[in-house]
Amino acid sequence: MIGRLNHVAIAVPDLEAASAQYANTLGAKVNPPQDEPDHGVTVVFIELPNTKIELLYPLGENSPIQGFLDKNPSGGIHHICYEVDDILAARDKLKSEGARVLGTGEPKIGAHGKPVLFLHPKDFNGCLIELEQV
Ligand SMILES: C[C@@H](C(=O)O)C(=O)SCCNC(=O)CCNC(=O)[C@H](O)C(C)(C)COP(=O)(O)OP(=O)(O)OC[C@H]1O[C@@H](n2cnc3c(N)ncnc32)[C@H](O)[C@@H]1OP(=O)(O)O
Ligand SMILES: [Co+2]
Repeated sequence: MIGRLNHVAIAVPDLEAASAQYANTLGAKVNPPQDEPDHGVTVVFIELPNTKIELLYPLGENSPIQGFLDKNPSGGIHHICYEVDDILAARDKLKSEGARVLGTGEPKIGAHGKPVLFLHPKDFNGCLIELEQV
């Protein structure tokens, strides 16, 4: 059901410093910051030859990443995003197998303009999973 790895997301305490580090120290192609108010985050995408890295920083008062950053003040890997062909079929299969779909259970439009859903980390070995329909 899952296909390619779309991105690995890293929550960071300083978006500008992390972006500069990826651009200058690691020599990666770093895009400008994008505010995603529907998701409570500002994101910076880093393009690698085989996947993307998504730097995440809280946006607004109820950011879903604030608790994670409070627990991990120097940052950390926050989620991985797998591509799926049919997000509603994937959601229904996962729910029928007991996985918890976060939020309302309805896909939101993600940073790439495509539908996304999140699965509870406690149901997947401590790893928060994002599904993106491509
Ligand atoms: C723009 C878009 C895109 O790419 O298109 C994005 O990625 S938006 C990316 C941001 N959006 C999201 O993350 C949306 C989905 N996320 C959420 O709904 C939330 O972040 C939750 C995953 C439910 C966690 O919420 P919150 O931190 O408030 O809950 P909590 O403190 O009660 O956490 C419950 C337990 O899960 C753990 N926990 C929390 N976040 C975790 C994470 N990212 N990875 C692994 N474990 C995690 C906590 O340590 C705790 O474990 P213990 O009980 O053992 O201490
Ligand atoms: Co993401």
